[in-house]
Amino acid sequence: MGIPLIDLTGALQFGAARSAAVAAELRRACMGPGFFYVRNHGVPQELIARQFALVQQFFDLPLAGKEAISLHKSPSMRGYESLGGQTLDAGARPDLKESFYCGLDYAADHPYVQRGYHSYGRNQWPAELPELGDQCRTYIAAMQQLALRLMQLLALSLHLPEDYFDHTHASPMLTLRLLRYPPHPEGADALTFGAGEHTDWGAITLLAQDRHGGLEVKLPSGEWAAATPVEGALVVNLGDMIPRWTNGLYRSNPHRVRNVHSGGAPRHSIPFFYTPDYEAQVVPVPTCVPAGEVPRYEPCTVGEHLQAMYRKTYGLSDSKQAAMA
Ligand SMILES: O=C(O)CCC(=O)C(=O)O
Ligand SMILES: [Fe+2]
Repeated sequence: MGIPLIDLTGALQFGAARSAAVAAELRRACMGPGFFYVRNHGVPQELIARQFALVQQFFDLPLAGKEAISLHKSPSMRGYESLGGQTLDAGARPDLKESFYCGLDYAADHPYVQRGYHSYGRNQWPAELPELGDQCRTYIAAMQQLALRLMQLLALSLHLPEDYFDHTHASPMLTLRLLRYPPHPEGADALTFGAGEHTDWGAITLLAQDRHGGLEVKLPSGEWAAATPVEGALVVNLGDMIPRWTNGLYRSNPHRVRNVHSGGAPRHSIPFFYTPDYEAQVVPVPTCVPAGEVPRYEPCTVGEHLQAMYRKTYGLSDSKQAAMA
């Protein structure tokens, strides 16, 4: 099985006619690779194209302009991370990518900011590219809508009410990441990656990638499959919260990036990480725990799960700078 392509036509609205059929396709994809493409997903192509144009302009800014809004100046994981700033696979070399993080703006008096929850706070925007803020806000709103709809279809696919997860969206942690990968160095060793092997930690990732490709997905068989770009489609993958919710039925599969197909050009990609409300409970859903069996995972909150991941992969407390995979 490769990476399936799911057409969301007729399934984008609550209660829509094709939802059950799409949910059945989702179930197969989530029990298999945990990765799939979606098309006719409702996010306008022009919005995605405009986002890519600004991503390019952002990374083309002089380094000093980007460093002025460094991630390290942000208490809430927002801003620029330079080349080699993250090592997603601890057994490999630092990742060959530059990135920029932004998300929902949470005001200083929001309870989650006051409680110091990781990544809740305000964005930093580059002075040289004033239109980036508005564009990212519009893009995030469109991706948020799609992520919420996919959570509803996921609920259906688990034979749960369509609105089962809706209450976990109250103050979500939405992270948009802009990425530029330089060309893979010639003669690089086997420990060199644009992004080392990792799983994502949230619930759902919606990835827009340029035409070059380079994303590789580890299939349940252990083989690596190229997530070749599909015109008009987004790549969707499940984060580690979903196996917790589904008692291990649905996968969050490892993936990595090597920019080896671009003919020497940089590669750009835009992952949107949907993570529910920090205080929401992640409890294995009833339809995934056979009667009389003990769930594989202890109930936890979204925040507790994230803190455990930060500790496991960085040896850091969640209040320190740690990158969101
Ligand atoms: O750039 C890509 O295609 C994937 C990036 C990724 O996996 C991540 O940022 O978590
Ligand atoms: Fe990822």
